[in-house]
Amino acid sequence: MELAGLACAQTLAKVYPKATHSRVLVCCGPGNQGGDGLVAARHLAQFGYKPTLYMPKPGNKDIYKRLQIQCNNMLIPSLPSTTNELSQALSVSDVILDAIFGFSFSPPVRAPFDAVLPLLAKSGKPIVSVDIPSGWDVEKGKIPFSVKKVEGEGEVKEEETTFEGLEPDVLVSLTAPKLGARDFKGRHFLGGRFVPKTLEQKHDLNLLEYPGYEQIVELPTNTTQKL
Ligand SMILES: NC(=O)C1=CN([C@@H]2O[C@H](COP(=O)(O)OP(=O)(O)OC[C@H]3O[C@@H](n4cnc5c(N)ncnc54)[C@H](O)[C@@H]3O)[C@@H](O)[C@H]2O)[C@H](O)CC1
Repeated sequence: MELAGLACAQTLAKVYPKATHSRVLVCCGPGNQGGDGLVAARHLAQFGYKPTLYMPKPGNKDIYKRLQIQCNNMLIPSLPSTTNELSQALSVSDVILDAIFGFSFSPPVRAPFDAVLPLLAKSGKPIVSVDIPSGWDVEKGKIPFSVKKVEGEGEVKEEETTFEGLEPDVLVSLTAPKLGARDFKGRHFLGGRFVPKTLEQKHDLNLLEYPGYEQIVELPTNTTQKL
């Protein structure tokens, strides 16, 4: 989680310099990816950014609580969970770090995130997503999963399925790009430099080489990187 969060912070800093994008809204989900977001917020603050945390449903694991305490001790502000507060915060943010759902997302989006994702999506602010964009299936990518039934006089008039995931500008895949990321068309980075060569070779991961001491590496556009 520490190296993953650092990779997220370095990716955001590389694409969005603090001179123009210092105000980062770090949106954290309840799982380990939310933990990545808390770690990233801490590193961004160390880099001189002004992160604000938004955790509409904080995780209940001990590690999550300890990461929250670290952010509190660094005086990183945390928003109340209401969507009014989120809308207000979005209006004064420069960039969003999406650390809401990772590979354990299973559709459809449940409350409170069903109100959160659309607000992020229509905010007009650049989004950096962690591991897999929130609302995407880790293997199938952007699949419609929300079925809205329009009913009149007690009968179903029509059904519509909508895709309610995010469309980020930047994605930082952890360890290796996920199958669901093959549809992603923005700037794609690999982070989480913690896979030993032996494991990489054993699982034929075919990962990009990290330059020097970097914790992230950008995938060539339209990469056919073996997922
Ligand atoms: N790849 C790596 O080496 C590392 C990945 N990390 C990050 O951890 C996540 C996977 O963590 P996990 O806790 O298994 O899953 P999520 O973070 O995706 O948590 C999901 C969270 O959300 C809830 N949930 C699931 N579906 C829904 C839904 N439809 N509506 C509402 N809520 C939902 C679920 O109950 C969970 O609580 C991985 O992607 C990486 O980002 C490690 O941190 C570092 C190494």
